[in-house]
Amino acid sequence: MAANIIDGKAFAATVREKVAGHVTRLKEEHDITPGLAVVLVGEDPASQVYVRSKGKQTVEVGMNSFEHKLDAETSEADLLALIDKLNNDPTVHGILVQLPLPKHLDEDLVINSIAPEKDVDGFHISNVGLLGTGQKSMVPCTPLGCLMMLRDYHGSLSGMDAVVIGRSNIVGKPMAQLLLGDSCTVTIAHSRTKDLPEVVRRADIVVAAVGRPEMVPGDWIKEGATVIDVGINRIERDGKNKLVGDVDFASCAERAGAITPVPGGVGPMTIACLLANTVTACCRANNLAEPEGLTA
Ligand SMILES: Nc1nc(=O)c2c([nH]1)NC[C@@H]1CN(c3ccc(C(=O)N[C@@H](CCC(=O)O)C(=O)O)cc3)C=[N+]21
Repeated sequence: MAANIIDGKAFAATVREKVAGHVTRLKEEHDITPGLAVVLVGEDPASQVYVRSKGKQTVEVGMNSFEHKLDAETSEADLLALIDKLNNDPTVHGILVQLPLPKHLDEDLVINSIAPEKDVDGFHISNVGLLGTGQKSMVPCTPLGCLMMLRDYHGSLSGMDAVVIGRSNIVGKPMAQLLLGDSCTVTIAHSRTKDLPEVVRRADIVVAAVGRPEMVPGDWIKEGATVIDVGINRIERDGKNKLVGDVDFASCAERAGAITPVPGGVGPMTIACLLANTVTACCRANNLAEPEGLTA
């Protein structure tokens, strides 16, 4: 079987179009422009690329983009003071602090100092707890993007066997919560899982989020399963820089029913969902109806 390719890049463009429609409506009917603040500490080149692309797309959908670049030695107190300012700025509806932070900064403390209703990454403990109990929350962008693609492809996910490989707070755990919320039977596998190949072979849905280049080979994939590849790994092959996922695309595509590519799969959806979350946060902040189809 040759798998259907789930085109995340094209899907992300449709999400951005919806976001742009809501932004226009908010401006015309309520004189409100949603605003997203992105905070980058230090000069990690990969992070700079993402921040630039987030800022560009934010402006393209008609929202305000506020970029705060702090140098790598910024003190925790200065960073917390900036977050406090953004928390209290009514023109800022979403705040994203780019991770990872330099080692001298306490990531948990910093994230938990963001006002939960502005936490468009969905990493604040309040949002984690709300998601885990099925209450309205801000949902982490990467898992939300994966869920949107899965729902679009399958319609209902009810009763499907889903295996999430990876137990990170930013992808694996919230992804499992969302799949459980859609009535999948969910397994979270990780580096200590016994007989990972057999566990993965049971899955109708495989979400790979481990950060190890091409670690899932095609013979782990059940015939016809849907494979969502969250990995974005830069490797060198044949003297060239290449972007590959956590699954071996060629062999997995031979067995899967559908698969997301890297690049052009989950990555663009992550940024589109960040914009979607910002519009959602803006509507909630102003007691307006939530945008449909942009939330979990
Ligand atoms: N607080 C926080 N929230 C994040 O969401 C966050 C973060 N920190 N730190 C860094 C990671 C990384 N990340 C990406 C988003 C999109 C692409 C993306 O669109 N990738 C393109 C390829 C881009 C390329 O060529 O490098 C694709 O997959 O097609 C990649 C990576 C969000 N992150």
